[in-house]
Amino acid sequence: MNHLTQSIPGLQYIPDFVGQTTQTALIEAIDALPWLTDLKRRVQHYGYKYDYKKRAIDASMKVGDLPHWAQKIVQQAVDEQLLSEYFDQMIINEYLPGQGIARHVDCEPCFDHTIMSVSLGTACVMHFNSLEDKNLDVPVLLAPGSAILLSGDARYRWQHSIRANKSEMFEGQKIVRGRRVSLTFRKVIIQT
Ligand SMILES: O=C(O)CCC(=O)C(=O)O
Ligand SMILES: [Fe+2]
Repeated sequence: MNHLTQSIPGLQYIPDFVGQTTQTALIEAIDALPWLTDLKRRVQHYGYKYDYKKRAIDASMKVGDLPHWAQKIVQQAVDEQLLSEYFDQMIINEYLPGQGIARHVDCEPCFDHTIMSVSLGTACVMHFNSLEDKNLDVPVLLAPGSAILLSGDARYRWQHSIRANKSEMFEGQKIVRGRRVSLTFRKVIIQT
């Protein structure tokens, strides 16, 4: 299944990108790996370490290949023609109820033109705000097992964020936050 979100060019939402059994296995594999605790939410970095303050990546930040299971997800996305190239960087984010991510555009000089994020665990709402008109707010429900792809305007001309809430409304329905783990895949642009 392949759903294009019409309101923002370059935003693509794919429900059921990974099935329930795979999601459970992925979360187990992820929890067996070390979490970094330098942000408010826990993260893991693979492929290249990313410096949130410097917003830059160079060759010295290479930290090995993506785990085998992550390479399989990239391969699936390439096979399903969602991606046209192999991604070499992944950041895992853990959001507990009340945790979120501030409005941002992913670093333009660090990462190539498409970003893919896979949601595991429980649902949350991602908000998109146009850089031209920040009052323009498009909420997108990210269901567990879904993937979202940002390219074009969705990547460069809209900010995205997740509110630091314990519950939120989406289309008149109350979404209660549980634990969400997301896998964000990117292709690194090496700065020299
Ligand atoms: O949790 C997500 O799905 C998105 C994470 C994100 O926007 C980022 O790491 O830049
Ligand atoms: Fe982002």
